[in-house]
Amino acid sequence: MKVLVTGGAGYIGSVATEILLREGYDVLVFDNLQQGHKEAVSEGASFIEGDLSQYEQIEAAIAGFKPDAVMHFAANSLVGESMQEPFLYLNDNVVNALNLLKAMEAHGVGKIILSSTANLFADPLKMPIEEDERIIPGSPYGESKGIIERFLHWLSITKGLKFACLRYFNAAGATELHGEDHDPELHLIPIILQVALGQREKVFMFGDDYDTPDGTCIRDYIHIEDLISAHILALESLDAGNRTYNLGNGKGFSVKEVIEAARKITGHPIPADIAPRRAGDPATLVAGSDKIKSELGWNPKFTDIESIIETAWKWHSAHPDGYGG
Ligand SMILES: NC(=O)c1ccc[n+]([C@@H]2O[C@H](COP(=O)([O-])OP(=O)(O)OC[C@H]3O[C@@H](n4cnc5c(N)ncnc54)[C@H](O)[C@@H]3O)[C@@H](O)[C@H]2O)c1
Ligand SMILES: O=c1ccn([C@@H]2O[C@H](COP(=O)(O)OP(=O)(O)O[C@H]3O[C@H](CO)[C@@H](O)[C@H](O)[C@H]3O)[C@@H](O)[C@H]2O)c(=O)[nH]1
Repeated sequence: MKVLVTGGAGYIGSVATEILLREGYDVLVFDNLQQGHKEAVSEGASFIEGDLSQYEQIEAAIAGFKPDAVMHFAANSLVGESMQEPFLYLNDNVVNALNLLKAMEAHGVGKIILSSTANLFADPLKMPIEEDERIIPGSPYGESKGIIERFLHWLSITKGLKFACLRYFNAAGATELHGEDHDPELHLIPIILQVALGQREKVFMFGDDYDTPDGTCIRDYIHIEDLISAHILALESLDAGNRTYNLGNGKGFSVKEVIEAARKITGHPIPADIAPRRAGDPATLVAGSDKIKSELGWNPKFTDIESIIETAWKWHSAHPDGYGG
């Protein structure tokens, strides 16, 4: 099967490409390298440097490769940035997805897996958060993903598109070959590990006055290999119907707990200070993922925060300058 991976030079997309190739899929990566790295694209995948905002570029890529399915990772994806720069999200994420969907439609590509987000759930009625939770996006970023989910719904009804919306909670960890390398780095775990590597003095914890046991935000960290195994299960099940799943470990860890776990693994004291809250951050996000477990037999391998951080620490220690090193 041929799979087009948009954003395949980025953090999660590079791991998707690695695992798809290992499982025998033929992969084309389409990425504009605004955040991604050419070096992160596995050997064995084809690569096109292109921008989804340019319809002709994605249309030509699809016309040439003729994929059976698309995994759509390419997006602006920062909750905090979206509160400062809403049009990058409400315009760009949405228009770029539409360009992709139009090009797929033009060439009869009928299957897509969307990277959606836990940021759809800013005010959940129940924890852990299940698929039937009410959708109240926490930021323009979350809103943009919710809008794209609705596009898929309508294209399925009108054009027979088959889709899976996978709402990831916090992707974390690394494989031996691929890890997280953003510039600037704004995600919690790589920032903590940069402190352990002596590249930063300290980590700032955004808010300690949330309604959580230790006052810092609680998130559900899911290892990227487990995330991608869910993508492949979803892809292979699309003929039997569309899918919407929340993907996490079902366990929440506070910012303080994540830092403490990293101290144990790295042996570094990792100094941490309190800073103001970051706009757009809900207090607690923990996934209920029983639906994908029971429907598709998904079985995540990394269930505790230490083992996830350990894989990231291994990658960051081996690549202290990321893909540039
Ligand atoms: N990291 C997480 O915890 C997380 C959680 C939930 C959802 N997601 C979603 O997963 C996806 C991947 O996230 P990530 O953490 O790997 O991000 P990332 O920034 O590492 O990867 C995104 C990739 O898309 C590329 N890209 C962006 N805009 C593009 C465009 N217009 N045309 C072509 N390529 C473009 C970037 O260069 C980058 O390589 C995103 O859609 C994100 O919203 C991520
Ligand atoms: O220097 C930092 C960075 C982050 N945090 C906190 O750590 C938690 C995790 O933050 P981060 O690693 O930036 O991830 P999120 O903002 O939770 O967002 C990720 O997880 C979302 C789903 O929950 C996805 O949709 C996003 O794309 C992805 O970036 C949050 O409570 C942040 O406030 C800090 O306290 N200090």
